[in-house]
Amino acid sequence: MSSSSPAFNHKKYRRSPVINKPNRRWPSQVIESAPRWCSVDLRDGNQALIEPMTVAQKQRLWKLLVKVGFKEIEIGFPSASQPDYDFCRWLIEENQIPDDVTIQVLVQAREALIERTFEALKGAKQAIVHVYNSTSPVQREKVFGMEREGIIEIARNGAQLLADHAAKHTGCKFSFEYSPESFSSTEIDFAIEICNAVIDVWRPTVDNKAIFNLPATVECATPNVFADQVETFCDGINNREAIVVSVHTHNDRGSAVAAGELALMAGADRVEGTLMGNGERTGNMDIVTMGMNMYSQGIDPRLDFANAEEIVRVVSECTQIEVHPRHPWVGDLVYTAFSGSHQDAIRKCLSQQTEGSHWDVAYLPIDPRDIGRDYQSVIRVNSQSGKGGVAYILEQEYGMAMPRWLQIEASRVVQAQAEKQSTEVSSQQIYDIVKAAFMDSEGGYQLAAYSLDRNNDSEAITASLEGPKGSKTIAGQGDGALSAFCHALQDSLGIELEIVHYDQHAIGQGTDAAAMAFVQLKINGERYNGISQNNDVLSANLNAILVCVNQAVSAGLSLTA
Ligand SMILES: CC(=O)SCCNC(=O)CCNC(=O)[C@H](O)C(C)(C)COP(=O)(O)OP(=O)(O)OC[C@H]1O[C@@H](n2cnc3c(N)ncnc32)[C@H](O)[C@@H]1OP(=O)(O)O
Ligand SMILES: CC(C)C(=O)C(=O)O
Ligand SMILES: [Mg+2]
Repeated sequence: MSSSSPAFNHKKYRRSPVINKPNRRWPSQVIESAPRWCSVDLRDGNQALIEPMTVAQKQRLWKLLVKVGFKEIEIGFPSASQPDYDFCRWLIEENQIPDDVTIQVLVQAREALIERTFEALKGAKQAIVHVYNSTSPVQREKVFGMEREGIIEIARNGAQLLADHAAKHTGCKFSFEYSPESFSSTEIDFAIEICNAVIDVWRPTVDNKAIFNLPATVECATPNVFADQVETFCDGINNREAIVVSVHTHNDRGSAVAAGELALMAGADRVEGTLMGNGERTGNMDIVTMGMNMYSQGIDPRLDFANAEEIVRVVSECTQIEVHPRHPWVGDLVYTAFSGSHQDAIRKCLSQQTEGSHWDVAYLPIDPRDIGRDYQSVIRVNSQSGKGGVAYILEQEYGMAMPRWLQIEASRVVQAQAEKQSTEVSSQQIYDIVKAAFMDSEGGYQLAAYSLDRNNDSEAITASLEGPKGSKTIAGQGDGALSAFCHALQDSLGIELEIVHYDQHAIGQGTDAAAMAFVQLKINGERYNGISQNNDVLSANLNAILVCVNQAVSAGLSLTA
């Protein structure tokens, strides 16, 4: 159905051209290893900020990029602004560039800018100088007002200027990079033609390669179209073995990572992007996402994202852009399940996951601990949650391993509270709710002391209780201590009482060990649940029975005494 709003009119747009490529090979390729990464956080990321980074912020982000393990880092556009120039000088003069890291700088194909760029690089040991000009029809016709030949001339001229300046600045090992900006919107034959013209100027060799960077400056098609373009480029470019094919995707349609991945399958060697995808408009390709995608498939990304919290903090403080809580791999909520069936599956899988085996946990594509997360935040409870979530939290945080029959009851009371408050229920709240429902006995009968006497095949118990009307001694016999206690209660209080379920487990070890007991009783036909913790196992069980009796009294049961 068409929109009724005249402004919202899809007929204003047309489909981006596609390449007719029936013999495409990339769909059957598999990514086997990490590409050469280049971070453009300090350049493309920076040029997209409301307030571009100060030198101090760039210094902080630079240190993070080096720590994460980037070996190629585009540090800015030194001819464009004084902070970018000063930052470049700081890196070189303060000896901040590790020997295995190469800085990269961007410049337009304009003489004055190129001259200033080489000035900024004085004293560097190695550097990539990246020159670009735009090549798409709209750029040629409307921005530059030139035919194809004129645009090629800008590229050739820029390439020549780089070669000339590099020859004058001895002492630095320069590499060159050329980007036909707006590549993905450029006719593929023209993109190849202009890059071949640049190759003719630089004459790269296998030992001295040049980088040809193919940008989806504005993402305008599905990622398979970009992959077709990259594969066609790789097949058509001259001297392929002497060039590094790099890709630089943007996220206008939300597919920058997918386009980058398909481009690798299509033959690209190198990927430019930013941490968490900061960059123009909807951002550059997110290297954290692509790297973690590889990691989760058992491929070494050759970048270290173990300290995700630090990466998120430094990037968001330097860019002044928050990271979305659902950001792939590193968002605050991406390892958290609120919904019941997810919690149930995660809890079951985690309990079967053994050290050293391949990760195999439903709903958790990686082990959150790999990137510095803990299991505590994996399961959180609100009104969408189920028994698995409540059980997980009580077990993880309070050592209370509830039997299945009680999980259902506990979940019911927690869910009721979650619905009432319409917010998340914290771990402490869950414990308090469960305690109030199944552990508290205030105002009711309390166990003061007991003694047992075993003769032949039966057990006799004498117990003194503190009750609302003072102390009381009860006595009874049974097959075991619990049934003896139940008989004693039945006789002295005049009620029908039957144990439906009981379980217990130890908490802690050695002399500090305590017992946790869980009991379900049927009292005069109604079921009640009690939990109790005590250093003495039998006391824990007897108290849990008394919790049930006290609940029945609170619910209106009348006793004979
Ligand atoms: C897709 C990308 O991310 S590309 C990188 C974009 N990044 C930036 O632009 C950030 C830094 N840039 C800047 O600060 C400024 O653009 C500067 C300082 C570099 C240059 O500023 P100005 O000289 O004022 O020029 P401006 O950027 O407006 O350039 C426009 C002129 O350069 C030409 N031009 C633009 N890009 C290029 C290029 N890559 N190569 C050659 N000429 C170019 C335009 O055709 C235009 O020419 P005209 O003046 O004859 O019409
Ligand atoms: C300068 C180029 C590589 C760029 O950032 C783009 O086209 O997006
Ligand atoms: Mg870009």
